[in-house]
Amino acid sequence: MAPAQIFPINVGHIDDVQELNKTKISSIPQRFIRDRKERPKVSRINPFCQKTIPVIDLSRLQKGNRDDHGFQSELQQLTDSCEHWGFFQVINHGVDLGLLESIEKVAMDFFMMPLEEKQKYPMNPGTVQGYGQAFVFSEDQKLDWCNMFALGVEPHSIRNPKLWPSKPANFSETLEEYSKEIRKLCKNLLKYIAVSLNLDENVFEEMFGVAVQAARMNYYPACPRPDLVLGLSPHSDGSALTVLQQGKGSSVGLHIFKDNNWIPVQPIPNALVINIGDTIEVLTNGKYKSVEHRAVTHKEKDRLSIVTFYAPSYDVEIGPMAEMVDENNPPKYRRYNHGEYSKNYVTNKLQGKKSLEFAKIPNMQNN
Ligand SMILES: O=C(O)CCC(=O)C(=O)O
Ligand SMILES: [Fe+2]
Repeated sequence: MAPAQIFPINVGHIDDVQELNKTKISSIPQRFIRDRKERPKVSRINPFCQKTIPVIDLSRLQKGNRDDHGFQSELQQLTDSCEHWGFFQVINHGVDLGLLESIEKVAMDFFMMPLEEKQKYPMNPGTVQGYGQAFVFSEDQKLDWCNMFALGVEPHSIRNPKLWPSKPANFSETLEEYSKEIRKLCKNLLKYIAVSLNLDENVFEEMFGVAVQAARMNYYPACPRPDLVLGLSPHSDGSALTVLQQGKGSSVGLHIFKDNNWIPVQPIPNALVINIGDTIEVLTNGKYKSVEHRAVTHKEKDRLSIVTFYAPSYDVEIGPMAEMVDENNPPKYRRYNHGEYSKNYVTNKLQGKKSLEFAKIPNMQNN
């Protein structure tokens, strides 16, 4: 996410979803009701559907010799996940489980504070940091059934210190420690992703400079009509990689769009969900694609997700890597500065994979 920006825009009144729920509304306010084609046909998703995103055991990539069968088969699984799914769950990821619990606790404690307390950290219209609804730019835009709290984490210069809350206790320390661990995980994953592409393992680390990292906590209260609303509008992430932690005992909320279907992601306890962002799609010239995803709500259960976006430094120039381009694979994306990409991303509403149009070379086959 790029630094906060304020434009003179009118987003109208945005209801706080938790507060709406407290009033035991009998009908969903119009602004949350999606057009028919956008509604999540919850009942049409077969819960016994066998398709589910792949699982990667990171310890199998880290242990032993790279020629070992264990390493090679896990690497193949990683390659398939990136090429065909754009999403996977990672287990044995090395992030301390106590820390996963702590971040979940402080995030939940934050959302459970009184509204006046949370409003001390407002997300101003057109900006993406603070508490509120991001990506709302007009009065007639549909709203998500979600409250968000988003913060720039790394490098320190992208932090807005006014938005780092003094309450709940330990929030800032925990986010700081968590972000360091997630940073290590992203570096590690990018190393193996590079290996899976037959590239030097340090290629991304060296290219990204001081990587930008932002955290977004999404709280989806239960919704009396999950069939009419979306928790989060369909989008791809602008990052290189995204790491998503789902609250313990979370109901299914995340859906990914694959083969023209919305596929639910079944939470695995203590696993982290990883997805390829637009930046890796561009760098790999479309070999590893970012995948459209959304969140849906549940009639009785609330849900929390803690999301970390990991991206190159804003001053880095991005474009398809030379190794990913040849006469049979001409560049599908132009070169641009990542800061410009990020600015474009955060100043537009979430709309499927539209964000990538910024980078696409017109008339190239992108699929
Ligand atoms: O809450 C989720 O499962 C999805 C969150 C997400 O996609 C995002 O914050 O970018
Ligand atoms: Fe996302």
